[in-house]
Amino acid sequence: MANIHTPIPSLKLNDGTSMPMLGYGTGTAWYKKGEESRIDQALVDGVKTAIKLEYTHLDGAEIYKTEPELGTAIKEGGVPREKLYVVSKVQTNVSNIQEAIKESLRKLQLDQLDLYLIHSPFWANSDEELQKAWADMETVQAAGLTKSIGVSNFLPKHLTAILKTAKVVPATNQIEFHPYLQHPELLAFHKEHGIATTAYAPLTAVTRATPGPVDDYMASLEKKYAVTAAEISLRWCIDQDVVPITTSSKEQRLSDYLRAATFKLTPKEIREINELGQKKHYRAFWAKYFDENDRS
Ligand SMILES: NC(=O)c1ccc[n+]([C@@H]2O[C@H](COP(=O)([O-])OP(=O)(O)OC[C@H]3O[C@@H](n4cnc5c(N)ncnc54)[C@H](O)[C@@H]3O)[C@@H](O)[C@H]2O)c1
Ligand SMILES: OCCc1c[nH]c2ccccc12
Repeated sequence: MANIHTPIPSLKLNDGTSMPMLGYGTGTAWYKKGEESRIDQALVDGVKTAIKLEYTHLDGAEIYKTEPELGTAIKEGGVPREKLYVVSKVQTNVSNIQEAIKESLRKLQLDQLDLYLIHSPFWANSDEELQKAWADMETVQAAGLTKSIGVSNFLPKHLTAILKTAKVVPATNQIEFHPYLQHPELLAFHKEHGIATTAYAPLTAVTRATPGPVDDYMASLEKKYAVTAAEISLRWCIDQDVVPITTSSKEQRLSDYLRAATFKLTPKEIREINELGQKKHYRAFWAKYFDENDRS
């Protein structure tokens, strides 16, 4: 039976496609440390639970080694392929993107991705290397292997480099984003160029980075809206046109997160979270590529 809940909104991207504004991730809690061919049934079940709850935006990556599980869950999930929004990313085989995407599609048992991302810019030694990788992304998009193309973990300097030679502007940049890492300059750059922002690790301020300056205010909003701080964190993204990608192995949490679609924060509440959040800096991922005080 269908779930009765407020539908998750979508964000229109610069290529005319739409991205569901709440994603289910298979990185962090799920990525595989061992052999990729050893199927993690808990993850297959986790993705199937998410699909059952009407999550459609599913986030994978070559380096997570979770594409086989995603593929199986999509096949067994009972929802037609065209209703799902499937994302993968390239990193290890970035020097051969044509082969890398075919390999991802094979593991996912799909003909086409909705979105393919360059997972990070940190492997590149020059602007030319980034520009070549972006040209290869444009080639696989033109070949119909993915509907949209984008990047992840790019800073303004990396985006500036690829935009110099790009025929296609990245549809999105998937970045770490939460009250303790707001990178306003990067978001302004996205806005100026029509690049959507996707947020990974959106719950960081209320999970891995506690205690902190947003805690008391989050608690007051939990009471006001009768939701958890996780849902406030997700809604804080959505209300700023940012698409959060979260995850959980717990069905109750996945179900609770959907309440983020049922209320709206006021502009004043968003401003208050932003101001309190700026009092602390916290970066959970790729930290070795940044100075400790670098907030970009
Ligand atoms: N592009 C990248 O470089 C990159 C990096 C990191 C993550 N990602 C993607 O984003 C997805 C989500 O990332 P994330 O897992 O960091 O997101 P997140 O900040 O939403 O954290 C989700 C985690 O928080 C836990 N959680 C939820 N409520 C909690 C509570 N009340 N107390 C304690 N823990 C709680 C969940 O169980 C889950 O493990 C990943 O699975 C991956 O797909 C991408
Ligand atoms: O995208 C998730 C963060 C991440 C960075 N490097 C990794 C290697 C394996 C799994 C996840 C990651």
